[in-house]
Amino acid sequence: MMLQATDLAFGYGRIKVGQGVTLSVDRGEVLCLLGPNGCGKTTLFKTLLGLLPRQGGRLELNGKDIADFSRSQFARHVAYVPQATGAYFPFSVFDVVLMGRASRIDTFASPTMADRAITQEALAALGIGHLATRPFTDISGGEKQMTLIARALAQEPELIVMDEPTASLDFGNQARVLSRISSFAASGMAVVISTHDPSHAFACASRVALMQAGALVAIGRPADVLTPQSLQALYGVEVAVAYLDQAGRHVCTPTLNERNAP
Ligand SMILES: Nc1ncnc2c1ncn2[C@@H]1O[C@H](COP(=O)(O)OP(=O)(O)OP(=O)(O)O)[C@@H](O)[C@H]1O
Repeated sequence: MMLQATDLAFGYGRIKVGQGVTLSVDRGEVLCLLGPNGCGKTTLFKTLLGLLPRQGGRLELNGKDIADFSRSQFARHVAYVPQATGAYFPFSVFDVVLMGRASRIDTFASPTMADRAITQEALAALGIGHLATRPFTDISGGEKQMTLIARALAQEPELIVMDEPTASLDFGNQARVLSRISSFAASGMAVVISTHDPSHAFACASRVALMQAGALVAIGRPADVLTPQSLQALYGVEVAVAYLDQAGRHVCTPTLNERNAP
C-alpha cells in the first residue's frame, strides 16, 4: 500500500475530532471521502499529510512511518490541494504553479528549463495557460482552485490529496477536474479526495469512505457503499440513487420530499 493509516486518532491539541480510522490507498486508485460538514474530513487530511500531529495509531507511506520523512522528502511523494481560501501573496499564477517544483530544486538553485516546461504542461493540463501572468490574488475562486491543482500536478507526486477539489468550480470545470482526477489515477498516481457530492464519487472513485462524527462508518466500492439508505443515514435527507444510461454511471440526488423539510 502506498498510504496506510491504521486506527488513526486525530484532532487539535487536546481536542479529539476522530478516532479508529483505518484506510489505505494504492497507486492507480481514487479514494473518495464523504461526510457532513464538520465531521472531520479536513482534519483527517491534514493528519494524513503530517501537517497535524496524530493523536494515536499508525500512519505509513510506502511502508515507512510518515514521521520519519523530512518535509521536502515527503513533498517529493505527496501533494496537497487545500481548499482555495486564506491569504496569498501576489505571485503570478505561473510562479504559484512553479512552487510545486520546490521540493525538487536544490536549496539556492534556480528552477531549470525542465521545471518551467513541467509548470507550463501543468497549466495546460488544467486549461489555465491563459492565466499564467495574472496575479494569483486577482483571479476568481474557481481559477485559484485550478491553479492549486496545477501546482500539485507540477510536483509530480505519487499521491495527491485534494480537499473538496470541485467546491468552487462551475459545472464545466467540475467535470474537467473529475476527468483529470481519473486520468491522474490512470497514470499510476494514488488520489484521495473529499467531496460533498456523492455523484462525484461514482464519477471518479475506485473506493469511497463515509465519515460520521470522526469515524468511518463504511468503506468500499461506490456501488456497494452509496445506497439511498447509507446516504440518508449520513446526511439526514432522503436520497435517490439511479443509474443514468446516457452517462454510463450512477447519480445521486436528494428527493426533496416534504418529510425532508427541516
Ligand atoms: N483549528 C481548530 N481547532 C479546534 N477545532 C477545530 C479546528 N479546525 C476545525 N475544528 C473542528 O474540528 C471539527 C472537524 O472539522 P473539519 O474541518 O475537519 O471538518 P470537515 O468534515 O472538513 O468539514 P466541512 O465539510 O465543513 O469542510 C469541527 O468540529 C471543527 O469545528
